[in-house]
Parts: sequence; structure tokens; C-alpha cells
Amino acid sequence: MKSIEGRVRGLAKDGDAVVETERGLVFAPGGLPGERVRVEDVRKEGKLLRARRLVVLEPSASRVEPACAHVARCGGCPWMHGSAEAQAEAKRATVERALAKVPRASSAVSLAITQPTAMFAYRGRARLAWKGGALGLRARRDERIVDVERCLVLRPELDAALALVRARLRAHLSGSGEMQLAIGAGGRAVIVIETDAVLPRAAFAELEAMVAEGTVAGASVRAGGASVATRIGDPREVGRDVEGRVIHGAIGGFSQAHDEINAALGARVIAWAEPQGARVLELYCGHGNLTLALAARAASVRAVELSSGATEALRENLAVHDLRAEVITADALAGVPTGKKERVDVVVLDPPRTGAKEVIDPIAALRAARVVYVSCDPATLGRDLERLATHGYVLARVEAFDMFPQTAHVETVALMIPRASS
Ligand SMILES: C[S@@+](CC[C@H](N)C(=O)[O-])C[C@H]1O[C@@H](n2cnc3c(N)ncnc32)[C@H](O)[C@@H]1O
Repeated sequence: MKSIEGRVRGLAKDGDAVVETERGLVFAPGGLPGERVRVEDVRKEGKLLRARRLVVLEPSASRVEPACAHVARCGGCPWMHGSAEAQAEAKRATVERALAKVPRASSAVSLAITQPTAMFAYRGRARLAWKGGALGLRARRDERIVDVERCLVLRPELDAALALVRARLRAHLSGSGEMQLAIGAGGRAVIVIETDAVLPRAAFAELEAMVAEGTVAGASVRAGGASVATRIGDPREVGRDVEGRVIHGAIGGFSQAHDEINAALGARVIAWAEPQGARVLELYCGHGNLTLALAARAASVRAVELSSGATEALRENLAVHDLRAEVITADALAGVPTGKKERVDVVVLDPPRTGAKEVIDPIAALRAARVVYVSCDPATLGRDLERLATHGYVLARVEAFDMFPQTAHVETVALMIPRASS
């Protein structure tokens, strides 16, 4: 099918426009709700129809000129053509749809979305890829590398680091691989490289030179399939937890993308968890973005995380801030207490995109008064909350957060309480 006209019904959670046509729904990049469009180069992908291009015939009033010249090729910011309000509404609608079947404590429970003041220059980390001399961001839906010299959503420190690695390191990167840029000690960049290729000595020499000059704080390189990474300088990420405490991350580990929204999200988690004097179980705790704030208020915190790098950082972060928690390096399921005497008042969980399916039944068995779920994927959040609801929990509060402006990603915080206490 070559091309077909239709109207955009809404935006899918991966960012594509959902276009209603006489042949059925077609998914295509670059549309906004309500727009009349022509989708071109339409192909069947499994059960879906996908188009490679979308031509706008009647633009929406919410359409804006994208600020980045690479937007069509890069795919990292698929909603840059929408106003801030249009992006917020699309994200809110996605979460609303995903939670449609979750019972609410009352009809007053409604979903708002919080947006940041900084819609650009917010990201505290960048994931780059290189191959065949190109170094940049991965295109959407294929393996191409978009060779960008600037990225408008990166914080200025990282945008400068992107220019630096292109100028100094790119020529020495053999084969293909991935590189993460983050912010380390003194606000300087850290570079984390992972590749199956064997990097030439010149690449290490360049990294050593940049660390010695103080242009970057540190680098970690895992090359040639080596199980031990080479460390140069201090490659640990340095960031702030939800209450502004300075904390270290694990090398190459997870951290939230947007400081302003992270603080707003954390404030909601703490307000809804009511951890003061409570026994708290925190699953998927990472290096402590939420843990320190919980530990500062709770009677006890058991914090569970799979990554040993993250729990090592968490132990350090707790010690530096003179706070205490029981830190367990384990799969979340193994960290849920099962003994009758081990009471838990509050559960906070912040799983990866795949959600927390395995732990929902064990969490329900704890009969905690509050379960606060932080999610980066509305679909798995909806699935898991529906399951929790089968154990008598209802949705008492919910809020979405635009942690990743210009993209389709949305974070959500949901408070579930036992129906009897609603
Ligand atoms: C979305 S991050 C949240 C981290 C932390 N709460 C924060 O705000 O930075 C999810 C975390 O879950 C961890 N994780 C992934 N799978 C896990 C599992 N099966 N059991 C425990 N932790 C897991 C990851 O290593 C990551 O640190």
C-alpha cells in the first residue's frame, strides 16, 4: 500500500500517531491528534499497519516548529512537533487509558500531570552508539546511527561532552559499541564505554589525557568482551536524590533523567507513603534516589536492589548522610519478607519497564497500609495495579510526571490502599 489519507485519532505510547483510515488504523511518526494527514509507504508489521512517512494536510493548532534539525532522522524526540500542552495531554491520556480498569477509592481520584519548566537542556545522561566512523544517537526502529553534533535535550555539560568525544575520541573507536555520558565529580562528564571490539591503545591514551587535563572526571571501559572494566579517574556518576542530597550512582547504572521532575515525583512519593515512624519495604531501590528520604523519616527501611554496583553506592550514600537502612542485593521477589512476624506498613516500589508482576501477590500478602508504585511504563503499571486490586486494594492517588519532555515517555506515581480504609 503506497499512501492513504486519514485523521489522527491519538498518540500511541511509543510516540507514533494512530491514524484512522479506510483501511483501518495506521501507525506513523510525526502526527498530532485531530490532524488530517496522508500516510506514505504503508507496510504490514505483524498485525499492525505502519507508515514510514506522514504528510500533514490540516495541521493542529498545537503543532510547533521542532527546535532540532535532526528530529526526523534521530527519533529520540518524537513529540518535538507538539506544544508542551499537547505533549502533557497525550501522556496523561496514555496513563488514563492504562489505568481504566483499576478500581478507584472514589470518583474524586483523578489524574493530573506535572510538567517541568525546563522542556530542553534537562537530560543528565546520554546513550550514544558508534559504528563505521559514525558516533551519535540511535535512530528509532532501526540500527542507523544519527551523527549529531549537538543534542538540545542534554544538559549543557553533556552537550559539551558530546562535542568533546566527537572531536577527540571518535577517530579511535573501532568496530561498534555503546557509550554513556553522565555527570560526575565537579559537574564534569563521565564516559562509560561498552564494546565487543578491541579498542586501540590511542583510545585509552586520549581518555587518560582528558582525565589528566580535567576535561572529564573519569572513564570506564569494558572492551573486547573483557569482564573487568578499565577505570580511569573517577567514573562514578554524581547526582542529587529527590530531596537534593548529593549522591553517587553506580558506574553505568540507572538514574532519573530530570532533576526538577525527580524532585516533584519524590515529594509525592514521600507525601503519599507517609513513612514517618513506619516500617518501610522499598523494592528496586537503585542507588538510593528515594531511599535516603525514606530512611530520614521511617522507623526502618529494607531496601532491595538487584545490581550490586547500585547497592554498593547506596551503602556509601547512606553512610555519607548518616542515615540507616537494611540494604539487600537480591531479586525483588527474594527481598519481600515472608515471615508472619515481619510486619511492613508501607511498600514503595519503582521497577524497570517490565514492571513488577512477580512481586504483586507477595506484596499483597504483607497487608501494608500503603503501596506506592513508581512506574516508567503505564501498560505494566496498569497490569500490576489491576492484579493488586484483586487482593482488595484500590487506587487512592495518582499523578503523572513528564520526566522526558519531547518524548513519549511518562512516569507515574500511584498510591494503592486497602479498600476497607478508603
Ligand atoms: C526504574 S529503576 C529505579 C531506581 C531507583 N528507585 C531510582 O529512583 O533511581 C529500577 C531499578 O530496579 C533494578 N532492578 C531491575 N530488575 C530488578 C529485580 N528483578 N529485582 C530487583 N531490582 C531490580 C534496576 O537495577 C534499577 O536500579
